[in-house]
Amino acid sequence: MYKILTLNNIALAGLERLPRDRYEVASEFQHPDAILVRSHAMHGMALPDTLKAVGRAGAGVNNIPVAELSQRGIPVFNAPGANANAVKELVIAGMLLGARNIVQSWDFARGLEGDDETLHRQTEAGKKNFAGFELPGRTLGVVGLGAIGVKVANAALALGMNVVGFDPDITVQRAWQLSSQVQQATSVDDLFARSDFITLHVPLVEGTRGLISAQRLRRMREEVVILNFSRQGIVDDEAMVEALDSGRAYAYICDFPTNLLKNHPRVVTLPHLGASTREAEENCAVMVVDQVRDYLENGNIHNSVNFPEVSMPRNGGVRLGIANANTPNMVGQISTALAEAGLNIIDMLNKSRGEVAYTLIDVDNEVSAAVLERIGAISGVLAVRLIPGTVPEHESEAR
Ligand SMILES: NC(=O)c1ccc[n+]([C@@H]2O[C@H](COP(=O)([O-])OP(=O)(O)OC[C@H]3O[C@@H](n4cnc5c(N)ncnc54)[C@H](O)[C@@H]3O)[C@@H](O)[C@H]2O)c1
Ligand SMILES: O=C(O)CC[C@@H](O)C(=O)O
Repeated sequence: MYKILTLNNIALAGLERLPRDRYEVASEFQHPDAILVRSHAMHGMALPDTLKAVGRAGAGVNNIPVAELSQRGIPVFNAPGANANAVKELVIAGMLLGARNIVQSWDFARGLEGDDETLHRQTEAGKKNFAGFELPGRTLGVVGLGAIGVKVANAALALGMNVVGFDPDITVQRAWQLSSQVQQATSVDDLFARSDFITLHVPLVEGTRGLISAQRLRRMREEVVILNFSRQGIVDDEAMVEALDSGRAYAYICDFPTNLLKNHPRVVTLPHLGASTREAEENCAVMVVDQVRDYLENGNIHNSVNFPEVSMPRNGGVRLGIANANTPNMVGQISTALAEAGLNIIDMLNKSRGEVAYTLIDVDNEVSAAVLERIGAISGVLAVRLIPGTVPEHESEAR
């Protein structure tokens, strides 16, 4: 049986794809084969020796110790695009919340007291404080044109906005999806200078931490509205509050409440709701469960954030999955070990990504524990796994 540890609630639609005769799923396990996680902070967590894969039912992986897992030869999977529509819808809502002062005016309306005639008088006297502005003709700057950024950009065009985007590493797939009406900024600063609304759709990494800083806020357009549905840390919250207090920025809409932000009159904070729709939760769970299952059962890798794409059909034979450092002569040493054990290679695929390489090998006969051990002992081999054609009764791996 494969043991799957869940660190967050994972939608049933995904978990149901793990056959009960082959998988045990629980929120507590000593020796899991795989972990399914959403936003649970895994940094600092002791990683069990039995762990073979981590599946993130979502996009961002900043809560996962990806570098440490790579060093141990463990792929991390995510669900690219599976929650993008949910986030896009909330970003569009966020632009309207900001432009029309919806939260502030709703608070005002809820605070009204007296009979209905009094409320009517107060309403008509008070509404001038919440007058806003419309979206058509304004410019939205989209930083990060990945799964979410592209959807937001295209939707904003449909609302009559001008859209300018920046992503130095946009993929061909996303470029095809992006409307040709989206203008290209030459840099983040160029985008900031041209935008009335700025929305962030980049991962939190060292290069994006503090992307919106005091210095940059000073150079933005008057009354800019900033939306952060990416991650806390990409915007310098103190600088943001200063810009709002000075009247330079108009509103800040974000998905990450802090004590500094949550009661500020020009800030709307939502409780990390971007991906919280039934559809997005199910899409993410289904995608990531299928990927983790294909890895456990066949050694195939699809949508990993730290390993290459590797997929080989099962043609019979006995399969080995080997993660190793991306250095010369690894495949040579592995195939020598197999040949010296009298094993013939039926099929093989080797791919690399950055410092990590991964090899799938089908051989014509049973692989002994001694051979696994020998391959595991090759300098640079990170993990070796015998991938049974059927479900394993016992552990059969060497590291
Ligand atoms: N609020 C939520 O619930 C929620 C939900 C989903 C995703 N997110 C966050 O949104 C982020 C983006 O999600 P996605 O699905 O669009 O991811 P994605 O990987 O499809 O897109 C990210 C894009 O950002 C680009 N990028 C990276 N660094 C950049 C930089 N410095 N400048 C410009 N572009 C840069 C990449 O090239 C990529 O195209 C995630 O990493 C996650 O942190 C939040
Ligand atoms: O799982 C969630 O609810 C949030 C997910 C979101 O932050 C993501 O990065 O996909």
